[in-house]
Amino acid sequence: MHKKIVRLTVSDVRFPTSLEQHGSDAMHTDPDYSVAYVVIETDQGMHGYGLTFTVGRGTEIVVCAVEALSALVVGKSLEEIVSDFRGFYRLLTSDGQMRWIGPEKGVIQLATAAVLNAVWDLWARSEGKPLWKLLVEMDPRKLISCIDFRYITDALTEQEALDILVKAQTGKQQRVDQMLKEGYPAYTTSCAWLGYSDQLLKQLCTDALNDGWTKFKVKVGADLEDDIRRCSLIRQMIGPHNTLMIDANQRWDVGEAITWVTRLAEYKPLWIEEPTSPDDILGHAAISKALAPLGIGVATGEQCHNRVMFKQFLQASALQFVQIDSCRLGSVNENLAVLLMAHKFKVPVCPHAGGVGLCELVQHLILFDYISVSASLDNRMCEFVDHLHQHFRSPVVIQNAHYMPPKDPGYSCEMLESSVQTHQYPQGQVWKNLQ
Ligand SMILES: C[C@H](O)[C@@H](O)[C@@H](O)[C@H](O)C(=O)O
Ligand SMILES: [Mg+2]
Repeated sequence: MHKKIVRLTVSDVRFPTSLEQHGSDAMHTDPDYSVAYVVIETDQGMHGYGLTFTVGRGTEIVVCAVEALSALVVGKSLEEIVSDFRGFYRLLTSDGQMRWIGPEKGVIQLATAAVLNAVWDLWARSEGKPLWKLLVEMDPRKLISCIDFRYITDALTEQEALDILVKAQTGKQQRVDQMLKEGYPAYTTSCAWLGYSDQLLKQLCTDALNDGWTKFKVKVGADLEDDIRRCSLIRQMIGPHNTLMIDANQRWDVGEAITWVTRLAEYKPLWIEEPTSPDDILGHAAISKALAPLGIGVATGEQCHNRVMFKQFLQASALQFVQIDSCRLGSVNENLAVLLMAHKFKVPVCPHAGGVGLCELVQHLILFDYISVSASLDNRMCEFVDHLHQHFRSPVVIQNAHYMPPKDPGYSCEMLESSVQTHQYPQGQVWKNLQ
């Protein structure tokens, strides 16, 4: 029976995280973790839930963009969409008029992600599977048919992508069993947001070590003396064998990035994340080259706006860790393309999840990457932040610093109705109380 999508609603939902400096970094000093939250409904009363992440002001613009896209979704049946998902992706991203306000970047791509995340959620629910399982059990040809290869065939052809997926069928069940038992390795960013005091940082780091965390990311980039003090503190606390990463959130120019990170090299960071403008591919390549002798890689991706950018980063050896984002790229469809390209270029994928709902979403993609694409855990880990999970119907499950595979059908981003109500901006009770 066909499931026709008859309604799409979108809400501006914001959490006042800036009050306690959760999520703060060198460029986003007062983030209010927010989402444009999408619910689609079928004529049979089934729902699909999707979101895209923002940091407060401007969420209303993403909401507008989702509304502009909704006419392309409402009236279609799920079966119609997934029988030609590539075509549907293109319909959204290459609409003859709306593509002018992208194409495939910025607000319109964030909106595309929110809408398509809801469609993938609906698809997984209608199959009664968590999204990662839907992907893992899908025929490789069908998976390929969801990807738009336009602009990337010079780096990865459809045939190459198919070969990667077919090859990874070997040992797949073993990897599924391993993930169900052990989970996927994670690192935490929640101990060291830039606005946290040293005292809080110490407390959170102690707690995290007690909970079994071994990999820690620290925000840097605003003040070198502060960075030296904070990195030295964390390195002392976690010891020489645990892993440290640093994240500058695009604060520096290229030369400045190299000198600054060189000063922090003694704390042995595995990577410097977003050292400079997210669009500066050659700049990232120069930084990668300069830092390689120090054993420090470059990581980026949370603001890498589409597969074409990732293609060039990979072609230019401009990054050593690919940080896919479930809401920045055009949903699962575009993330599949990037996972496959990263595999071809032999660059590990370590997803970005610092936001609300991102952990819930991206865990599905990284499980798929391990089980069906990379078959490797070398130099790989998924970000975790310990904020706002209580607002989700199927929140992430972390055990011993690993993401345990979600069991509920869907893409895990359905929010509690009461949370949506109270956090709607500006009319929700939480915001009224803050006025
Ligand atoms: C504003 C946000 O919290 C960012 O700081 C966050 O996404 C961060 O870059 C991360 O890597 O988690
Ligand atoms: Mg980051």
